[in-house]
Amino acid sequence: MTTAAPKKIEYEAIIGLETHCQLNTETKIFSSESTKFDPDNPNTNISPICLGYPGVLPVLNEKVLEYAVKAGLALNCTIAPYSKFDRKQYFYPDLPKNYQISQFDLPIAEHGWLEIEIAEKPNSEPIRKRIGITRLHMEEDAGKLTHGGSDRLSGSTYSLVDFNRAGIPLLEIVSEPDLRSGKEAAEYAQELRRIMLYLGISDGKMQEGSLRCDVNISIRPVGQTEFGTKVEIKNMNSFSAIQKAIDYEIERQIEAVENGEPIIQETRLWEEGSGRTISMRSKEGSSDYRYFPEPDLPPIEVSNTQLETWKAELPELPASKRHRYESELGLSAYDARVLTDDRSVAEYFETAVSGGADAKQAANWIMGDIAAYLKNSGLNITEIALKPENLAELIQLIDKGTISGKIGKDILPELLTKGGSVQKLVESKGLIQISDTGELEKIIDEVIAANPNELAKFRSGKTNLKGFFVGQVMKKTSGRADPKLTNQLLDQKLPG
Ligand SMILES: Nc1ncnc2c1ncn2[C@@H]1O[C@H](COP(=O)(O)OP(=O)(O)OP(=O)(O)O)[C@@H](O)[C@H]1O
Ligand SMILES: [Mg+2]
Ligand SMILES: [Mg+2]
Repeated sequence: MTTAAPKKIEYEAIIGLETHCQLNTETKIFSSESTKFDPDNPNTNISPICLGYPGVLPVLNEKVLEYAVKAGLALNCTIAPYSKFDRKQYFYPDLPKNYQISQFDLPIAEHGWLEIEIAEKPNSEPIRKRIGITRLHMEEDAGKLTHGGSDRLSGSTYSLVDFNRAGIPLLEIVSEPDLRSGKEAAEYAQELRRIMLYLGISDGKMQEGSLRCDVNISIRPVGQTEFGTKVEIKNMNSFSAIQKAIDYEIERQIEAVENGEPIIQETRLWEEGSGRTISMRSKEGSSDYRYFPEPDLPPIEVSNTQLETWKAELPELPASKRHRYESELGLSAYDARVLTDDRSVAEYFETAVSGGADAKQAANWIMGDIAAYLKNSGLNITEIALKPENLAELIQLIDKGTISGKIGKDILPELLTKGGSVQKLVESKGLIQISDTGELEKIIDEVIAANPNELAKFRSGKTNLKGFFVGQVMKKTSGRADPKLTNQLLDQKLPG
């Protein structure tokens, strides 16, 4: 009898994200203080409402509802015509009311999806995948605690609390457990951020905490239908951290299971320095929150008029642009992805194309020289002097052969900083390409006559000296000679 070695079990990861997205309204969700990010002046944008004084009444900021509905629509959700706020109780010093006003069983939006695009390498054909959105709801943010203070005389320790953030409007967006890797999760978070930025409802600044993700991860043997026990990693604030933390956590869980150790349902923290997750606390069940309907706020009703108005105000979203750039403009998936990453870049590109620019060439200029200039100057594409209409003009002048591609590149720096008509610039600088056969022939004859030694060598077999002659013609014309015609004429004249 032979004993086969135990077959190695293959595991797959199941991942779902809860994302908190800070809305960029002027004022807080239930009161009129400013939402300005001002960590240097703690407790300046506060009022009895966000401090939870007894007897004060919250009033919903209409903008928050508008933004929540727009986000819900952009995420292909069903918008609830009737929803409500609930109190989520927990005791923590950053929440003076001892409850957070949130939404529980009737969120404003449910059952949506967003599309992620995963490419193995930049130029490989991407895999597209729909990630389900379970729900989207509105809630207030809590204050911010700073721990670790200690009094020198008494030796006692203390924490400081800043309530400027208390009452800032948040959207909490919960995904279905449809993600399977750190890379997919990071792409999901990026697409979510992109959508919020396209909608103009959040600044999306992860370093400032405007977008924070809680990541839920479990593993199971491939083929098993039930989910394993999930572990939550809280408050991830960069895409690379999301990816690294998940990849680490998947390995950690597989190793634990292989060693016969149980996976504990808990909250863990990502330690950037050590590249590990560490246990923070065991997870409280949702019943601990003792949710009940918020008695101080009326139910939320979204009328058909509101819904239609807000729907009509939605911009074209990144996924739709990506598909359209590929199917209608013939761009690669990679180009489409890069151009649509930032809405203002996509709009610049589209204006150039409607101004008559070839789509692929406009893409090349924007993703090449213009992107490099934006990176070096720190400018946004809307701030540069070269308007998209003039980029279209530049591309067309090169297409028609009025100027060479080389001259186009040479004048770009001036166009980027000074702008204006490209036609006028090339005329005033005398940069129009020489494509008249007679005129070019004369110049070539002069160049040949001035270099008898090279000509002799060429004729005795060193034909690669043709490049030398092309160079001389370009030098003599300051790059204005039509390269194709120059080559043709040299091919006729050099052999004698
Ligand atoms: N077994 C699982 N493995 C991985 N992710 C899961 C699993 N079960 C649920 N999730 C994901 O976890 C996220 C949160 O799930 P859910 O709201 O059910 O619980 P919760 O984290 O306890 O809630 P809360 O954080 O509001 O207290 C969702 O994104 C969901 O897709
Ligand atoms: Mg959670
Ligand atoms: Mg929440």
